Amino acid sequence: MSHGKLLEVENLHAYIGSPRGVVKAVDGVSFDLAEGEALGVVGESGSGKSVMARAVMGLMPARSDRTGSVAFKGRDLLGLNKKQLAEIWGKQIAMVFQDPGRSLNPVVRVERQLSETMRAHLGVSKSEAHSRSLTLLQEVGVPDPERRLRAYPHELSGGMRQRVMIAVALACEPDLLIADEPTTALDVTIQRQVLDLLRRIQIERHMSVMLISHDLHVVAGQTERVAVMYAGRLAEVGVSRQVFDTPRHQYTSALLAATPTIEHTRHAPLNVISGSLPSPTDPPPGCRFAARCVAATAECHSAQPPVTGVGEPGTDHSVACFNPVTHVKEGELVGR
Ligand SMILES: Nc1ncnc2c1ncn2[C@@H]1O[C@H](COP(=O)(O)OP(=O)(O)OP(=O)(O)O)[C@@H](O)[C@H]1O
Repeated sequence: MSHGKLLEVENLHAYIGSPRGVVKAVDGVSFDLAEGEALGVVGESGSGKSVMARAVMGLMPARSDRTGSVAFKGRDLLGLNKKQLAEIWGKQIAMVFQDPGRSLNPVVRVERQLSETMRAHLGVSKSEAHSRSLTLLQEVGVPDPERRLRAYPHELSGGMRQRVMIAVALACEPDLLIADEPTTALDVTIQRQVLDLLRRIQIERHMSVMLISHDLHVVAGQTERVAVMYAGRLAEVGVSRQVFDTPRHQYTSALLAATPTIEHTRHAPLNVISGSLPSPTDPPPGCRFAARCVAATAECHSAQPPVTGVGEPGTDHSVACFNPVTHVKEGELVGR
């Protein structure tokens, strides 16, 4: 099993022109993703997760600018033209969105959506595409796949549509699957099933996954590592379990306290983080979370905290915070 880097993102910026000014949606983000690894990207609505994922793929809106570097298998995607990118999309990097309506064509039967992708990218015959489609639907847990292949998307339930969308994304055996809030539109039980399914397929296929969510509770159990985004920047990156159990950034800690567990989504009182995201067109000069942070000092308001390694050497846990949260463990203080 190889543990090479599949994706290396370095100092990525994605700025978008808008009537309110230039939106600094992604403002200096660096992380990497190993082969076969799942990385969760977590943060509040508006923190820049979707724009970051699209910037990685080269899907940028009009009047936007992208700088930095995005190396996929060592090749810088930022330098590629549309045609070269099109060869990578859907084949080596596939994306699953929140709303299947945006990816599945409502007037085309499931079979054609699956087989056209395969025939275009893999060059397989019609009958080969048919049998592969059946196997894929089985793999994503769609019962009675022969019948489902003949269905139109609207004839399927939300959970089934989402499974079909995952099957379409997997049809070309991508090395990287980017799943942007893939289960938000589904009810809690189905959400869990679809996420479990994604995790199983990721491990079985040794595929890399970037799983975007606003919910750290959900993501922590489904990924090896997690990156917490706040206002266009990375607040904290590390092994999911460690970030979840011992969050070091004040924002991560507040986010965990504010998000009820998936089982309690409907019932638990929400302990919200007071305040709101800073202006994306005119962000403050210091730490972007400072105005909402319980531990902010004068330094936090004037200087940007650098991303610094925390915890034991080799634990791959880093945080951009001048006053990280400390955790007492077995009588010991976890130092910086
Ligand atoms: N096409 C666009 N034009 C202008 N601004 C945009 C555009 N797309 C996104 N933005 C802005 O970029 C910032 C980041 O948005 P983004 O959608 O990446 O956040 P997010 O973390 O994915 O949120 P959500 O969880 O709601 O999808 C926001 O301020 C948003 O308003």
